[in-house]
Amino acid sequence: SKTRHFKWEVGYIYASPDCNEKVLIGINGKFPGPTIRAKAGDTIHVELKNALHTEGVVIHWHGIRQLGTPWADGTASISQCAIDPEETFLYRFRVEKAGTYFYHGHYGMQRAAGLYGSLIVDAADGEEEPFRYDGEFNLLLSDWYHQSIYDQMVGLSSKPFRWIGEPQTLLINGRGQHNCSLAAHLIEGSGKCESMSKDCAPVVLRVLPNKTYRLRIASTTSLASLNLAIGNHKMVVVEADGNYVEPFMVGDIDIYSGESYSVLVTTDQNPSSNYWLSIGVRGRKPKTSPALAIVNYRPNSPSKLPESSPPVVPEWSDYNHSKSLSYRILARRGATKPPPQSADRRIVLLNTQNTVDGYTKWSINNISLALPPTPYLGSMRYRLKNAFDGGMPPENFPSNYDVMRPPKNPNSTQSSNAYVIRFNSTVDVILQNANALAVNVSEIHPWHLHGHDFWVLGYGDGRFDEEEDVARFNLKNPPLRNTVVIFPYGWTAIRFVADNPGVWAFHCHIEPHLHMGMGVIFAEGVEHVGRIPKEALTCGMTGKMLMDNHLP
Ligand SMILES: O=C1O[C@H]([C@@H](O)CO)C(O)=C1O
Repeated sequence: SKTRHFKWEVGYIYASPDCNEKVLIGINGKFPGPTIRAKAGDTIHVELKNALHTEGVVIHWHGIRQLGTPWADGTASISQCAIDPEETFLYRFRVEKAGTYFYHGHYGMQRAAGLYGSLIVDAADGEEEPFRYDGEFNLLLSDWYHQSIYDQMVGLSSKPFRWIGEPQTLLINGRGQHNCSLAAHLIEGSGKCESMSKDCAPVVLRVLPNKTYRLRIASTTSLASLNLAIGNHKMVVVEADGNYVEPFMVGDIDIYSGESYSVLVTTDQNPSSNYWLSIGVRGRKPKTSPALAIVNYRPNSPSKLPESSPPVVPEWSDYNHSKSLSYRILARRGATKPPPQSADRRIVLLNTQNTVDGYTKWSINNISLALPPTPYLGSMRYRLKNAFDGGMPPENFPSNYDVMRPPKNPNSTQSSNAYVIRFNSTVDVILQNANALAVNVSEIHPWHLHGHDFWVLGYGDGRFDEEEDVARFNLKNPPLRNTVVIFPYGWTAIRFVADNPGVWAFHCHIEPHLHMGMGVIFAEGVEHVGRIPKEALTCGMTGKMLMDNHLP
């Protein structure tokens, strides 16, 4: 295995991801950031210079477990201090498992400003993937807002609340078309898309007939849940979040923010035609047009218009369609199974929309997460007093809470308290969805766990039943993932083993929801954490201790 070195500068740049010029956060002058490609077992070194003029930055390596390097997880206030402007921070970590990953900003809402890119890990030398393909394409999916993230953040923390609304454009590899029809562009030359530069030109997948291609798909959307389909072609799902799944065939696939998949596509259709690949919005009433890419059968011209129209996106509210996909995702034969005995601890997390002093928030068991000025990893490792709110957050919610109705008392509180988990214990977490503030509204939330993969033991509708539902957990072939969705008014059960010393965020991957407090903190085995680089601790109480030479 190798060490792979990267030197990055994060800075504001002009770009036109959807044919409208904006200022966004790029890396080395590019949006999206450079793709990292490595082999399982490699060590990645990213020397990250913050060239933003007046704000800090961190980068999270989504899906990488950071075994033994919790200070490299890239979460501001959790694993490290935000890197100051003009400062450089060295991210050093191992990628142990082949798969499709990505990285992104994890400070404020910087991810939504375009701070993201792909991280692809190939099988180690001498190892083989359990499926074959002739070529591959990487599709990093995102959504795009014309309003700046500062405008968005101010709105979300204003009274009255100003919601960010639906995105203007969906992007594939950082490109989309706003207010200009791609089909018209292809037929009439530049006609309807006068400003279409190469920044926003559609992605073209150039394929040969009768081959099998691996599409790596990851979603780093701020808000949108997506559905991807290719006209006339089926897809075989083989990987989810860096874990192999038992292969199954689909006509379209839902992908939530924070998830990644690999699908195999065989180019077995009429080779004289090109085909549309389309992504559209699911789970929220869409106001955003689908984004299109072209599957170009060579030697056709890539500008030859596909004969059949783009695939139709399933109705946004057809949750049964989404559920049937989620329920089919199961571990590949031979995958690591969860510990079969019942968990050492079960934490039930009720997700509600709330108000704190009239500000709209999201809460977990009536606590809305407010991050502290000193990163937990440092304050816990060095046992600093009063660095964050004391006491354990609740393990459950009142038995008389009606998850089908808006909260009777919407008031909640903000806190920075954390769940401390016994090292090496097995934990079940039940994510319980509920009605939001408005009647008859319950939304999709994709939850992402840092520092771990977890087994998805089951899903259900309505309120989780501690007896019946536990008895039905899938302990035989549950898939390992790092992100899982909770459906409206439903619950999702996961299990993980707390064997990775560190402090880990577990949160809704919808950027505005996390910003509104929708997350919790898990700390495990912090006493086993090795020396934390001082550069990660330069703020808050650990910063003061560094100045006084009081840190080891
Ligand atoms: O957090 C959210 O706020 C809005 C809405 O509930 C209030 O405007 C919305 O759709 C969210 O997902």
